[in-house]
Amino acid sequence: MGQADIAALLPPRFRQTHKYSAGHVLVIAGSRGMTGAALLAARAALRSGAGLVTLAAPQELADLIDVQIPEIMTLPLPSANGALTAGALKVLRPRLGDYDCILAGPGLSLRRQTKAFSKDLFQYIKNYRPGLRVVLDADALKILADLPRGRARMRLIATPHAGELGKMLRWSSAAVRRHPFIAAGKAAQKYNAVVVLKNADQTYIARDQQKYFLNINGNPGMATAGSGDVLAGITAGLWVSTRGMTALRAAVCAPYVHGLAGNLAAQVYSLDGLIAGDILVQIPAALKLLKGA
Ligand SMILES: NC(=O)C1=CN([C@@H]2O[C@H](COP(=O)(O)OP(=O)(O)OC[C@H]3O[C@@H](n4cnc5c(N)ncnc54)[C@H](OP(=O)(O)O)[C@@H]3O)[C@@H](O)[C@H]2O)[C@@H](O)CC1
Ligand SMILES: Nc1ncnc2c1ncn2[C@@H]1O[C@H](COP(=O)(O)OP(=O)(O)O)[C@@H](O)[C@H]1O
Repeated sequence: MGQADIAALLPPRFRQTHKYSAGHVLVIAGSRGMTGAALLAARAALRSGAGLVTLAAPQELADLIDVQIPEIMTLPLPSANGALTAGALKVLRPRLGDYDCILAGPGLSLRRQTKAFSKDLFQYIKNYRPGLRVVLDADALKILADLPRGRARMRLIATPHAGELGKMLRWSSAAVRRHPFIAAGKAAQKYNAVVVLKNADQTYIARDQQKYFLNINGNPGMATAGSGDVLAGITAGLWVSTRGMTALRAAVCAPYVHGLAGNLAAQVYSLDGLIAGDILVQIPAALKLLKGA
């Protein structure tokens, strides 16, 4: 899809928007050594239009995160060794109704206790919050892949790279790279999700095995740590903040906005010097180009 097609899917911000109507994203991400991934995803959601963003982080790291970005609220959750533990769900459960979208996974870690927490969370959302929008990326996808088939179906956008999608399908990452459309479609069917497969310079979007979209916007400077975390944040931010935004629309628009922001960033920082935070700061300019305001 071209720029005009994407622009048509992104209506202007409604005049009477208030921060709650623009949507509240809860980012569940980060562990010791990978707080950067959480911050990139949270900031990207905010820069993409979300009205409020709360970052649920391991309690041992929450104070550190709290001082980084004044606009982002933090929700400290039970943790050990810098990663979330199973007790985190008890704290989170009564608050889940406050959020319009959960973005989970970047830098989350694959510790045993964090996996137990995540599996319980997915199951809880499936049973008690089926309408909640969920974006899963990185470690959260590997944890989802461990669940018995179909056990935790949610209103889901999944944003895997080929390695992660391989785990979701029990395929090798090489097989995913060889057959990206088929892999994205099969995963969409298996997890009842919209799948955004990041395959370097091409991103494949599938809701089922019939209908696919391809994004080629972007540049090789974006092959840099954390740029996928930024994409996950854009996906959540667009999904909650834009009126009439379906999961499929958000999943089609987000990689385009991400690529456009990456192209603007490359003009300033070059293909070699580009870092994920540069993509992040160009999100507003990319949205302005698309929406005209
Ligand atoms: N600043 C921070 O805090 C950051 C924290 N981060 C956090 O790090 C955690 C680990 O995430 P990760 O993606 O870095 O590693 P991992 O999940 O082991 O997968 C890598 C393996 O998958 C494969 N592979 C196949 N295709 C691929 C492709 N297109 N792109 C990439 N990989 C591809 C390939 O294996 P191969 O196919 O060669 O066998 C490769 O060896 C996660 O929590 C993440 O959020 C990062 O976001 C960075 C910034
Ligand atoms: N050569 C490239 N051209 C365009 N985009 C790229 C290229 N390489 C990587 N990207 C983009 O960068 C992001 C990388 O995501 P991911 O592998 O999850 O990184 P990370 O885990 O470090 O955040 C994806 O959105 C991908 O499309």
